[in-house]
Formats: sequence, C-alpha cells, structure tokens
Amino acid sequence: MDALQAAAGTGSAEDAFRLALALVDAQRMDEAQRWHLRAAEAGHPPAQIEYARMRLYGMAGPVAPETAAQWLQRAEQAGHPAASELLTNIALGGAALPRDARINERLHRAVQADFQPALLAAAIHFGRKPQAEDQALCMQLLQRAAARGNAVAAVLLAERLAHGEGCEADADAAADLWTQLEANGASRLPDFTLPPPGEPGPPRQLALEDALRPPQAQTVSAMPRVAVIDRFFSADECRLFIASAQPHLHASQTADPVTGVPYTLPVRTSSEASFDPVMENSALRMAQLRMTHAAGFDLPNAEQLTVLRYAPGQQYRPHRDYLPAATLQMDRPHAGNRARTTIVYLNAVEAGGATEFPVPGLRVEPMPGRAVVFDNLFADGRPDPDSLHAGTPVERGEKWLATLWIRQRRYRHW
Ligand SMILES: O=C(O)CCC(=O)C(=O)O
Ligand SMILES: [Fe+2]
Repeated sequence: MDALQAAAGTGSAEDAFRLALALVDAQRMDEAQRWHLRAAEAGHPPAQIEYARMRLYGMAGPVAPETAAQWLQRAEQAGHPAASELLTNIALGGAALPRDARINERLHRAVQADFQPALLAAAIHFGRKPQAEDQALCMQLLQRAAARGNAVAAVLLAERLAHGEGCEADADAAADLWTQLEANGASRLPDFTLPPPGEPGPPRQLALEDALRPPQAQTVSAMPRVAVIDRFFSADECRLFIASAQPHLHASQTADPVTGVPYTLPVRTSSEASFDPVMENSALRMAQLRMTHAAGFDLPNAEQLTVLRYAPGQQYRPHRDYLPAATLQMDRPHAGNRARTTIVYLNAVEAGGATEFPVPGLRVEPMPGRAVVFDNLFADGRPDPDSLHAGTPVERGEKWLATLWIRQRRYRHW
C-alpha cells in the first residue's frame, strides 16, 4: 500500500487507479473513491466506471445515480462495454436516465463487445420469443456468455440442453456442463420445462420494450384485487432468479412489528435471498421492471427483490404485506407503504404450496412462470386487512418464488 501510495502521489492515472482498487480491498472506501475520481478526471475509463459504481451503490457517501451516469457516458464514449451495460441498468429504472431507445442500442453494443451480463440479458430476451431463429440466437448468446465464464448463463444453457428447449435435447452435453458447474460450487436446479411465452415483435431484433407487454392478467378476486398472469416468466427467467439467489440463501427473518428488529420466527419458515443493488444486472432488472409494470407501478417503487425457497413442511403463515408503522419508519417512510405485491412462482411444486387468500376464499396453485399480483392497501392508501394471505405448506418437492413488494412512491434511487 505504501508503494502504491507513493506512486499514485506523483504518477499516472493508472497508478491512481491501482491505489484506489487496493483501498477498496482494504475497505477504505472514502479514500478509494477520491483516488478513483482523480484517475477518472485524468481520463482513465476503468476508473470512471469504478467511480460511477461507487456512486451508484453509495459505497462512500450518498447514492448519486446522475453523477454515476455522467462518468459512465464518458467511459462508454471510450468504448467500454461495462459502461454501456451499467447505463442500461440505470435507464431501465427510468429515474436517473430516460427509459428510451438508447437502452437497446447500449445493450446491443455491449453484446457486440461480448460483455457477459449483456450476453445473458440478450439471450433471455430472445429466449422469450417463440420463433426458431430467436431460440437459436438465445442458445448462441448463452454459449458465448458461458464460454466467457458466466455461470448463470451456463446453468441456463445446461437446462435448455437437458430439456431440449430451443435445441435438440442433449443429455450428455447437459451432464458435462453440470459436472463443471458443480465443481465450481453451483447447485442443481429444480427440474421443470416451459414453452417460451410467445413474445410479440419481429424476430432477431433486440427490443426490450417487447417484454413489457406481458400476457393478459386474469382477475380472480375483486376485493381485495388479485390477478393471475400465466407464463409471465420464461423458463430462463425462472432459472435466472433461482441460480442468482442460490449462493445467497439464508433462513428467512421477519421484522418485529414494534421494534423493527429482524428475528427468525415460525411465520416464515423458508430460506430467502434479497437482491442487493450490487447484485443487479440488466437481465434481473428487466424482469423486475415487468413485475412492477404488471402491478401498475414503475421499477423504482419496488423494494429489493426477494427469492424464497420452501422445503417440504415449510410455509409462510397468514400475514399481510403492508408494514406496521414502526417498521415503516425504519425503512424509507417517504416511499409510503407496500401498495401491491407481485409474486412469481419459479418452479413446479410436486404437491402443496398454494397461495391462499382466506377472506375471498381464494387458492392460487403454483405453476412455473405464473405471476400473482395483489393489492395490500385500499385505493385511498389505508391498509386493507382483507389482503391476508399465506403460502401453504409444501408437501413434496421444493417451492421457489420471487417476491416484489411495491411501495406507493419511489423507494429505490434508480
Ligand atoms: O409463498 C407464497 O405463496 C406467498 C408469499 C408471500 O406472501 C410473500 O412473499 O409476501
Ligand atoms: Fe405476503
């Protein structure tokens, strides 16, 4: 560190950048951010990207997505695909950058530069389309991302090969991939298959907005309002969320309604993982944008997405998703309460695990890719106690679920 500091004091932008990276490793975030800024100002694109990331995630001081976007645009002009992918992520939120046609251009540019997260996002996009040429393109993009070391893309590829989705089934190729994946710490996925959702739009054209027109919602209860949307996620998207959550799973906790302190309690006996902003990528954000749109809100209103995994016997006892006043005070009260919830079942449960709404007497069976959208508040914003619901015990197999709790007003910075 001393040598790096001495070099950076008088040296090049590259020296400043190297010092900043070492300071991040040493958890000295304020100093790291200052040195990244110095290198960024001296025209060092990787430092511009790292400085932007620190501002985007608020690693040393307040979150500043507009500042981050300015630096990323400079790095993008210098031809760095990581900057284009991050700008795509910011623009998908529509808060700090407009959600316009540049999203597709940027993702396209990052795909052409073989940037892994962009390859994954584009693969999933084409994989939602039923045409054979889009399915073939999806397979090619997954292969490219996997070849560059993207483990999630390799998981998606292995499952497509195992099930013959968008390709001839090839059990040997799937088994080979899984052998490599398991050697690198990946866990097996629940076994299910789904046809592509049948997204509209011309083939072979990258147009993320196509994915914002999900299939028709079916209203299954008027009071409280509950709607079901089948084939809302593709098989790839279900697997994306499971594979992204797997390394981060821990026993679920619930906040004490009086003190707000989290604790483990039998209300929710599942395991779960919440997606920190640092974990986000354009594929995950695209799917979450669709989840908020289906609920009539925009992405920044959503809390961090949570993936839940229930083993046999595990359940989420009857509860309401809106937050008691004390808990709300502790977590961005300016965003208001949880107006709506969008859940998506991510696999096929062998038996049990239905979502139950006892007041309207409703039971929704889990089906992979099926979304359920429901109101937690009355139209005037008061909590609706009739929104009571439960995840009934899983009897056989596992149940995987993505949950997005959506606030009345903006919750996320971007
Ligand atoms: O597991 C379920 O079906 C319900 C999940 C739920 O209520 C929630 O995530 O808030
Ligand atoms: Fe709930």
